[in-house]
Amino acid sequence: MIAFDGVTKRFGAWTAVDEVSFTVQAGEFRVLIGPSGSGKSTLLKMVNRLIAPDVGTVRVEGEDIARLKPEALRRRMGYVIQDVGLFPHWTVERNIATVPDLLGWPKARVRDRVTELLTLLSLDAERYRGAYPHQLSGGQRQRVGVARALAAEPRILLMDEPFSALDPITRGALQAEMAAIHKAMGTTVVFVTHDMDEALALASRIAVLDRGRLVQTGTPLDILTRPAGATVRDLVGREDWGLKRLAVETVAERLRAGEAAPLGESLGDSLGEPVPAGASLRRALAEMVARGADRLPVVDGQGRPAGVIHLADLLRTPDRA
Ligand SMILES: Nc1ncnc2c1ncn2[C@@H]1O[C@H](COP(=O)(O)OP(=O)(O)OP(=O)(O)O)[C@@H](O)[C@H]1O
Repeated sequence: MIAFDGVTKRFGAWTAVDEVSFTVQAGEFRVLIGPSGSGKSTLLKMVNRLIAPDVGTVRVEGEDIARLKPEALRRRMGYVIQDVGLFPHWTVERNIATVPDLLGWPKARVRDRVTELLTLLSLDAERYRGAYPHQLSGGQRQRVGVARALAAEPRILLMDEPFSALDPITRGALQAEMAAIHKAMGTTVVFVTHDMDEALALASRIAVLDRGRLVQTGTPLDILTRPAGATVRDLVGREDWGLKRLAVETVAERLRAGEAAPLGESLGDSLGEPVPAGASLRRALAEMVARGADRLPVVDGQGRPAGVIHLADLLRTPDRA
């Protein structure tokens, strides 16, 4: 758990963070979003003491971090930034092993952990463990940055616009990997972005900052349907609000569970490939448009038939403030 309590930071006459209070619960994927210069990075850097607040306290797992040694605190949390900051003359393996080595892990354990993390992040361990950062693509370097941050199994992961410099496809892949890692490990994540689609895709809760102030905190659905003011409305955008709305709900929530998909004559059923119940409604809509179909069969996490989703189920008037 990370608790910000009345936190303020000034740079000269400019108040970068202004009396911010909120709590990130253990296991949450918390996204900090806001316009450029709104104080997101400053707030994040207060968690690992790269910046100290002028006023207020930050508590990590109940402890006031001002009383902890910065090095010890930082070893307890992973930190990923946009431009990764890998050591250029160290191999991928040595980069990932930075914190485990500092903590004195035995060599075999470090080696196993490197293999595990490279595999988790879709990099061939044998091919890449001995490579140097300049031999990797931008997306691969970012994957190594995430692996390094996760190496010592931190309970907290701080990420500052980690995927902003990547092309949309690599970025989407890394977002999906991050979501899976978060689900599997239950790590508390604090993730800075200025991209609302990224925030909606990843966050369990979002905190919106504007000129140093916390203007709203809530689930992605809260932010979309009950924006606290003009800044939040602008960040959400008006044009594709409907698509964003579909992106934050899953097929499972609107599924006609009792309905059986009609069987086709030969292979499978006549409605085509099923979509997983965990897919977003936005993905279901995209599938319907691509297939020219007004309904899709749905399967559960084990691949068993779960029902059918109809186009009409997507059109049920959503709430909007
Ligand atoms: N070391 C510093 N010295 C002076 N001003 C600073 C310093 N760091 C940040 N600021 C100012 O504080 C404000 C908040 O900066 P911060 O980097 O936290 O914003 P941000 O929301 O992360 O922005 P961006 O999305 O552009 O990265 C900005 O106006 C910035 O210019």
